[in-house]
Amino acid sequence: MSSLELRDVAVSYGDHDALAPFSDRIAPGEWLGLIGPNGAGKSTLLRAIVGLVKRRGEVVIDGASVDLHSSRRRAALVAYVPQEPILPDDMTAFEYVLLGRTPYVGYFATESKHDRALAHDVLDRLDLGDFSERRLGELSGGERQRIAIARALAQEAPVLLLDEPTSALDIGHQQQALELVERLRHEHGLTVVSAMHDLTLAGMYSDRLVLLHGGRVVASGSAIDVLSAETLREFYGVRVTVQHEDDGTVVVIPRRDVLDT
Ligand SMILES: Nc1ncnc2c1ncn2[C@@H]1O[C@H](COP(=O)(O)OP(=O)(O)OP(=O)(O)O)[C@@H](O)[C@H]1O
Repeated sequence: MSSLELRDVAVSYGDHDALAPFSDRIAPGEWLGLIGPNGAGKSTLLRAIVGLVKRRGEVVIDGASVDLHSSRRRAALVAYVPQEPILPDDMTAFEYVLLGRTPYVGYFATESKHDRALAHDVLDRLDLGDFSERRLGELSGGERQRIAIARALAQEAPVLLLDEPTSALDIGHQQQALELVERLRHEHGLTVVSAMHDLTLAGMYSDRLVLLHGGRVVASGSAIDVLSAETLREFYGVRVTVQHEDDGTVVVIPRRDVLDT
């Protein structure tokens, strides 16, 4: 189990400040949900954590700055599913998921029996067993997205970053993928940070939500605190009804404009 601490993490693209200094401590086994309208800075924050954009500030895992680790060690600590994964068309699903084991394979060595069994297990758990020998270029968008999630889970890193992991998935596969992450969180104490546009799902799975707007945190707390009709109107410019279910689920329902006739 690993904690993830972000100390004044900030990103500028040229002279555009995409992310103002952001600090948080995500406890071992916690799930933090990032929400916010398009361009709010959610992907930028995830990319800064994984080291894909130049950032200021510090990313600390289990008390040690990630900058002190080799890229191989970082890959063993942090797995990341990008919003639009670029997958090699000619590779099979199994070969691609097996790449998630790279941080554990010695130089000049090949994947072990355990690595291969783990890759098969993750594929099965995401309902992808029948796809393992299929080429990635021949899969649908949702199947490819599930393969990208499978690769990240096969990486068995204690910190998992998910950028819109379910945007291309049907409702059944959305639930299946998020439930699998949730199960691994309980079984292995996975620490999760996800960016999600579906506010109901984000609230349902996250322990805590952070709402970004223009690269700044404008609200944070539980789903009940953050997902209010007033807050969503202010920062998304949207009219919604928010329902509170008996089991604690906060359901966000968009409302249609009523046109004068
Ligand atoms: N490589 C880049 N170069 C320049 N500007 C960028 C780059 N990537 C993102 N931006 C800008 O940074 C801001 C934050 O973008 P980011 O992708 O982090 O938003 P987001 O909240 O993930 O949005 P979305 O919900 O649309 O995915 C936006 O204004 C975007 O135009």
